[in-house]
Amino acid sequence: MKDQKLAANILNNIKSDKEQTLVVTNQFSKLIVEAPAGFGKTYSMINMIKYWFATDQIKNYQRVLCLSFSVSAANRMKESIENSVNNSDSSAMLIHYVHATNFHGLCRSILSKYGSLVGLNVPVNDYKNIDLSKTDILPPIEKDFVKNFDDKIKDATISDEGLMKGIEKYNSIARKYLLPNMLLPFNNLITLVLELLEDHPQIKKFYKYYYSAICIDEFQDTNILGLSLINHLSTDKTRIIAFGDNMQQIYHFLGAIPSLIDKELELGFEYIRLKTNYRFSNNLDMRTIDTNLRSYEEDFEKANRLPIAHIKAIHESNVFKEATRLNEYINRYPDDKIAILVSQNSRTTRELLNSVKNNQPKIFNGLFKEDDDYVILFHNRASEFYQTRFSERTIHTQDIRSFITDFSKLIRKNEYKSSLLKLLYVFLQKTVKNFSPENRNEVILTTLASISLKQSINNIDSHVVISTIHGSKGLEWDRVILANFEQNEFPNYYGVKGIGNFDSSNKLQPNGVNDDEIRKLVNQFYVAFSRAKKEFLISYSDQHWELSSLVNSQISCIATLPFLTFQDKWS
Ligand SMILES: Nc1ncnc2c1ncn2[C@@H]1O[C@H](COP(=O)(O)OP(=O)(O)OP(=O)(O)O)[C@@H](O)[C@H]1O
Repeated sequence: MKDQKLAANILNNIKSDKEQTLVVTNQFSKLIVEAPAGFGKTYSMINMIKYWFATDQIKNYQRVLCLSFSVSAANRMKESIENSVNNSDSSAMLIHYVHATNFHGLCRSILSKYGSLVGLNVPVNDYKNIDLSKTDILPPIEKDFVKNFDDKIKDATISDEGLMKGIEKYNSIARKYLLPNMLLPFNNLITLVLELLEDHPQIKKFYKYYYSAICIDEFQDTNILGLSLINHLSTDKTRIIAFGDNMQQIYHFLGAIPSLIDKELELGFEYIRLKTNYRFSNNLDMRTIDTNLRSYEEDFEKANRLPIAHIKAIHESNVFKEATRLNEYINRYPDDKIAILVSQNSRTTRELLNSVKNNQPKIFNGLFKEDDDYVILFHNRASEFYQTRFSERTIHTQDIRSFITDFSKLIRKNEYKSSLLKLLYVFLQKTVKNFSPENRNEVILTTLASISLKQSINNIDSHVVISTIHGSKGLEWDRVILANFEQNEFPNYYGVKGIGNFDSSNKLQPNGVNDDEIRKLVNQFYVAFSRAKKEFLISYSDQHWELSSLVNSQISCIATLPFLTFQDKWS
């Protein structure tokens, strides 16, 4: 399978980047690659895997597992792999030999083969996810146990030993009360697989040798369950190559392990840091904002010594005028892809965006979260309806339009209905185009069961996309506007409380106790800012809603950082 021409081409394309070359040609068994946004982490990962194939480093009975925490990062890996493949050389092997998915997707595929060994009596995709905190399906003692266990995963405060001990009881509760009711919470997907691997050494051994390498993207977002899964699937010889950036860690509330990269380095991982910024290669202002934010996050004391970076702002007296200005901006760039990002779906967000939407009929509203009740219901109903139509035959391009039209009549109205239908439409089109008839049903049913339609957001052909900052992770647009840049919106009420005392000018004052909260806010700002390829700007107004009252507001405390200026002066 050796393909010297492909190997030479890969090296030639990156020859001016010493660090990317080191990553692609590395021979380490355990490696962390760290770099800021846009330095080519995903790009290097794909080149590295291609290079492995070109130089015969993967045996033909083995596979490479590419993992990430979020669905959007997994999807980005998949698309990058698909786009980088050339049918005329051995890179075509990639599609068959690389399994790119998120942690939950991997567990679904393992449980689809071995689920019966841990208590699943029907196919894994037939079970529905559930938020246990919203139901009384568990008796009080079991409910407390499960909540406590979930909280420890969220806080990343459970030891390896505690985890494996707790899993036994956690799974037995699921088997007694949830599985018989066709319910399977997301954490149980992973805990059942961990139990399966512990109790069936042969299966564990198979996976450990099947995956000769595990590459992890967005490694900083990994939680304790994900890390335990990686450890269960690997041996000393398995190559583990993790790509990440501490500064883009924004999933604390789902258990991202604090300072994970540093912790793994202490365990003996090798380390390469990428040094060239490709996203902002021709944009000095953006590069300065990037380096300033990183220097500040590293050491708050540096704040006053950093060069000043300018950020454009839209500042109006109320949200309706702010919306008018946003529309003027959007209309000025008809050929660019633009994202409006917000930190939360608050009343202010809704008022602002409704006003923007009135003038932008083709806007895509991607503000929903995967755990919204309506979003879960939409996925479940789509799966049921799909199975009534296509259990006996395969879906083809000409079926998609009528499927969407008929399904649309079945599902009740909601602010996200049209966005979800658009996502379903582009997802079905993409799947029919990319997958052979015999694989389509599995791809479609797995995506619907894992509430993952959002992964197709990049395929939506909309001029403007609205998303939360969390939903924007790993994506790129030409222009990004961080809207609702007011105190109590960004940061929100809880963020403001966590950061603690502010003086009358809202100045950020790190005091040791609030350092982590400040870092969380700066990380969110960094993620929003670094999604922009050409320009990043913020917008805010002098009023916002607190509950149902319209109150005066101030600009976000981020604006008090001495190395950033926010100016509403336009040429
Ligand atoms: N050596 C290179 N030559 C040309 N273009 C590159 C190179 N490395 C990266 N790029 C381009 O730079 C952009 C950013 O790369 P990539 O998405 O891999 O960065 P990243 O570090 O993963 O970013 P993020 O942290 O935001 O996910 C992409 O459009 C990619 O194609």
